Amino acid sequence: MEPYQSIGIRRRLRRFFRRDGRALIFAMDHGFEHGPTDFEPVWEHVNPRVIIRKVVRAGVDGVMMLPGIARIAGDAVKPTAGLMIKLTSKTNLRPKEEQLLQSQLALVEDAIKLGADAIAATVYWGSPQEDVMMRQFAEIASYAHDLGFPVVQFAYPRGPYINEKYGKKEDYRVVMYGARAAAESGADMIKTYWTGSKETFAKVVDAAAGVPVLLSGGAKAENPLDFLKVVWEVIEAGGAGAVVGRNIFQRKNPEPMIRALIRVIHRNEDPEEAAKAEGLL
Ligand SMILES: O=C(COP(=O)(O)O)[C@@H](O)[C@H](O)[C@H](O)COP(=O)(O)O
Repeated sequence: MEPYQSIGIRRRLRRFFRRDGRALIFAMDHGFEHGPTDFEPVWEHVNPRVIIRKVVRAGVDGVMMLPGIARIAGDAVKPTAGLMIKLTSKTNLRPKEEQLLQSQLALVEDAIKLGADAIAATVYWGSPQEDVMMRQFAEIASYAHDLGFPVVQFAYPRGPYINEKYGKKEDYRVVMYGARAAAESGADMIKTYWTGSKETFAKVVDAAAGVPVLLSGGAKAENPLDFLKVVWEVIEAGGAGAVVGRNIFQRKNPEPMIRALIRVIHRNEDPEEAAKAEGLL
C-alpha cells in the first residue's frame, strides 16, 4: 500500500496541474523581493486582494505568495486554484553582492496553517551562500514531505562564479545544472529562467528527469505576443507551464493576458492566434 505522504503530495500537486500536466501560476512576491515600485505601472495592484481576485476569476491554476500576503489575502485564492506559499526571500535593499542569499521567513507549519497546497523555497545555485540555501531547502523539503506536502524549488543559478564562467545566469548549461540539482535535492516542481530557445529549454526539462519545470516569467514584455511566444516555446520544449507576475499585474486589465496564456499552455494554441482571440493584438 502507498504511504500516506505520497498520496498527499500527489493530491496537492493536482490542485496546480490540470490533466495535461501543465499549470499557469500567478506570482505575487514582488513587493518583498523587488520592492513595491514593481506595482507602480498599475498601482491598484499593490493591494493583493484586488489583483488576486482578478487572476483567480480569470482562471489561473495557482497563486504563489509569501506568508504575510497569505494572511492578508490568502482567502481570495478560491478553491479552484492551488495556494503556494514561499518560505524564503530577500529584499532588493541590500548591496547587490549581498543579495545572493534567501533567508527563511516562516516555518512549514505556518504555511500549512495558512492553507498552503505547496511549499516553495529558493536556492541560488552557484552562490557563495549555496550551502545555507541547500540546507534550508533540505529541511523544508524533508518536513513538508513527511506531512504530505509538495515542495517547489525556485532553482536560480546566480553569483560571481556563474557570471565569470558562463557569462550570464541564463546560459542553458547553468540553468540545466540548477534544474538537475533541484530534482536531485527532492523538488516536486521547479521554477527557473528562460534559456533563450526551445532547444536549450528542452535540455533543462530533460535534466530535471521528470520533475515538472515551469518558466519564471521575467520583466514585462512591451508586446504581449513576445511573452506568449516564449511560453509557447517552453511548452513545446516539454515545460510544464509558467509562474508569471509582472506580465500579468503590470497590465491594467490582466484578464486577456491570463486567458491568452491559458490558451497557449492548456490548449496548445499558436501564440498569435491566442493573442488575437483575446484582443491583445
Ligand atoms: O523569483 C522571483 C524573483 O526573481 P529575480 O530575483 O527577479 O530573478 C520572483 O519575485 C517572481 O516570483 C518571479 O520572478 C516571477 O515573477 P515575474 O518574473 O514573472 O514578474
